[in-house]
Amino acid sequence: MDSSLPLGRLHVITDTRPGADPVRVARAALAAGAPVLQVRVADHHTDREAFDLTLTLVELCREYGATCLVNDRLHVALAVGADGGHVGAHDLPVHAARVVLGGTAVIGGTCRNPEAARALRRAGASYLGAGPAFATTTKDGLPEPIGPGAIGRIAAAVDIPVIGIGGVTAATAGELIEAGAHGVAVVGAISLAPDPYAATRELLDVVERAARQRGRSR
Ligand SMILES: Cc1ncc(COP(=O)(O)OP(=O)(O)O)c(N)n1
Ligand SMILES: Cc1ncsc1CCOP(=O)(O)O
Ligand SMILES: [Mg+2]
Repeated sequence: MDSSLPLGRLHVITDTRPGADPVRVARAALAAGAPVLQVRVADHHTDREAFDLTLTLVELCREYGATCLVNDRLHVALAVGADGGHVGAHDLPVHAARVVLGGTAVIGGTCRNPEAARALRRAGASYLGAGPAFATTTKDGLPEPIGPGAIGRIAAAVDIPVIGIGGVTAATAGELIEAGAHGVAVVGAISLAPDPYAATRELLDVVERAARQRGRSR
């Protein structure tokens, strides 16, 4: 993928929970048209396990023309030739991620307010993951949800795409786009869906419709 192309609006993140089947879900989501896959692996997995899974998924992304990002483990991103990575408060800082992955990589940073968003932008982030937007059971230890209003204020503070994350479903994704988010990132809305292909189609439809609607109302 050429990192100068616009970033996709639906980021599907692999589920780290026991019993999840990230390859099956990713294949369904990519076949349904998901433009971005973020490979997120639980911390207890070895680098070799993370590498093997990420290699499989980056190849799937290539097959479907999707962007492949790797959460946290930037050396794995480099090793498999992924398009970029995502880092948060406990990972390498964005400026260091840029040193590791290079000038053309897609690099996302996590933020919860406009000040942090501006700092990440200055540090070289290509996009921001902002949240948790809504309550989620997928990740423990998160602060209170910030809601669509705060996501909108973050989006207004920077000139890079803001991706809303946390508790996003087909019922809530549109609100985040209307508030100013470029797109959304989801785990459970696709991984836990009885039909991940259909769930992806529905989310894509909601997100694209909300983006068109926002474009018209500007
Ligand atoms: C798009 C997107 N936004 C936020 C996150 C969270 O990253 P981080 O805060 O580093 O938490 P972990 O995912 O590493 O547990 C994300 N992964 N993607
Ligand atoms: C990794 C992460 N960071 C903030 S919320 C979250 C998990 C989002 O999962 P879900 O889409 O199932 O709420
Ligand atoms: Mg992280």
